[in-house]
Amino acid sequence: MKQEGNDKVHSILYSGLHSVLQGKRLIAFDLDGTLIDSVPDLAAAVSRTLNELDLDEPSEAEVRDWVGNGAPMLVERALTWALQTAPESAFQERAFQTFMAHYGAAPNALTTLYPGVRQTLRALHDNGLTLVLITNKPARFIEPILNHFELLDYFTLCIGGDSLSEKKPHPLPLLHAADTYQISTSECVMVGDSRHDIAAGKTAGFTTVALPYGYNHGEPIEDSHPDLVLSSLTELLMTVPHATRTA
Ligand SMILES: O=C(O)COP(=O)(O)O
Ligand SMILES: [Mg+2]
Repeated sequence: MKQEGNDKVHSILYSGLHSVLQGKRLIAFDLDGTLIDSVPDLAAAVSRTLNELDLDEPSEAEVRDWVGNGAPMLVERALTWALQTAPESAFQERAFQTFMAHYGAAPNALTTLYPGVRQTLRALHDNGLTLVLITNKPARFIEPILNHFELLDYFTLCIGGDSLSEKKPHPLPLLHAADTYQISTSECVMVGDSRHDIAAGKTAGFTTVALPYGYNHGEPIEDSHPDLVLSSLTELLMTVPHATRTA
């Protein structure tokens, strides 16, 4: 199993939860760009797909800006870039199936957890909060990835981009999660890296928390006016003043 980038953070003492979580009962987390840095594997699958179709392969930086609206849109953006025009639907469908096969074969080869993810989820879970995962990634990839990083047990509900009739930025997946647990949306928080997370959260009536290190089509997340921008997930936890590192 992969190690988190910042193991030292394990030894920081946490005293409680950030004030933005006061009175909250449910936290919805985005996946790509929030919990995991998945672009290396997404870019590899896109490159293999285009290569198989005899098209030019994009750089990882290009793919990073195409992530956020789910796999069909990622493939459409890649084909439009390679063909310099919108793809025909039969060709796009073939490319999509090829991408799904390549990504499904290696969703965790190069993907890493962002620092502090595991201990933050554990602390929030131990504090009795209901944690749900709401991603635009196709649902079939959620379990293999969360299992690989041993995070699946923290989430009581996982919703993918193809689980419901709408995906983020539509509020439906968020409203579905709140409704599942009969929790008022004013007691819910959406944590994500892209404008789609923030837009869905605002429309649903969730408090919105943004991380600036993920994938937001190359734009600053502040432009989406989230309620709070953190630099790392561990900031959802309050550290004891003058906390000492024991390792
Ligand atoms: O699959 C995508 O396009 C993005 O997925 P996310 O919603 O977890 O960021
Ligand atoms: Mg994301």
